[in-house]
Amino acid sequence: MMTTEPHHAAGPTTDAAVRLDGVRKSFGRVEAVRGIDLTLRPGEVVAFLGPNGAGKTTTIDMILGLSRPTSGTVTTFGMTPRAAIARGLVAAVMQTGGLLKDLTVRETVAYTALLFADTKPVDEVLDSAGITDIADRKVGKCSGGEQQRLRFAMALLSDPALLLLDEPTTGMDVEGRRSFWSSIRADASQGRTVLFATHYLEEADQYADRIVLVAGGRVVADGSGAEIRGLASGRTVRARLASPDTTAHIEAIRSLGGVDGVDVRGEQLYVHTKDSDAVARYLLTRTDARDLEIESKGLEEAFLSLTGDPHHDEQHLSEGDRR
Ligand SMILES: Nc1ncnc2c1ncn2[C@@H]1O[C@H](COP(=O)(O)OP(=O)(O)OP(=O)(O)O)[C@@H](O)[C@H]1O
Repeated sequence: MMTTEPHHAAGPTTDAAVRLDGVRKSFGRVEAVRGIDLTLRPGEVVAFLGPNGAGKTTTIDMILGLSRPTSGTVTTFGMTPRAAIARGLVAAVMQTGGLLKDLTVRETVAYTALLFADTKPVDEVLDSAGITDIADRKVGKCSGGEQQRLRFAMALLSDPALLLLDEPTTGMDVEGRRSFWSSIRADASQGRTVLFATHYLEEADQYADRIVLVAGGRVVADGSGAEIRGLASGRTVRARLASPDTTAHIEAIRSLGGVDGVDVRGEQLYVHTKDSDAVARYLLTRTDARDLEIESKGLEEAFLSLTGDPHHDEQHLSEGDRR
């Protein structure tokens, strides 16, 4: 006799838009997902941020019911992913596929609308996706970013309660991204839950309420952008130090509690520390240090230290990340 599924019980689990319990997924010997527990509340916009191969797409596929976990359970709105999809509660914008080149943008959306019993008006979703002005263009003539917006328009047809996006803004320019996200945020304020996979730190920080950082098939951090940044503990204290006895001071600074490292470049001194107050106090009271600055580590450092990803290179960072 099987036990009753807990999600039918009253209580907070009933409210989850998405719930993953101990989810694992292996492909042969490859363990793509190694035990993810995650609950998304309705109306949350959550970034699934991680390096290549972290398990983001594999997890999204399971939430969409396209594949099943090797072990663990996935539910959406308390039901199986397939049941939720069948009710039109869930839609997705994936990176590839699904578009016919010879149809126009409007025809593509109109034909997709025929698949659903009840849809939003075609013109309304074209407008929400910002593609009204290219509605009569052939899909084959649309840029990558425009095709992404078209996929977005198609996903909006069923007015889904949960929207899954796999790197949704790939190929979009800065303005395209901005209008895309303002549309997403407006819908989230009406209660739609959004989970998007991304490599873009800045995008996650700017547009998500919550960042779930994944690496090696596991969640390595979960919180707001500010909370994730805070996890890369420590600050850098920078100052100009030209005193004759620099070496003695550096030794003294090294021995202060919380100091992780000291770099000297010409007259510039960089102290990496968990206790910037102690370093600042020492420098200002015991040395003739000038131009003192204290910097917190950024999201990028947090990303690198938490994911331990030596291959996270520039090509995955948007312009704004290279501050
Ligand atoms: N069908 C499959 N067969 C074998 N291995 C797979 C399969 N799908 C995914 N993998 C492997 O599982 C791991 C996780 O892949 P996944 O696509 O989920 O990562 P991701 O975080 O989405 O990466 P990216 O950012 O590059 O899209 C990778 O090592 C990948 O090679």
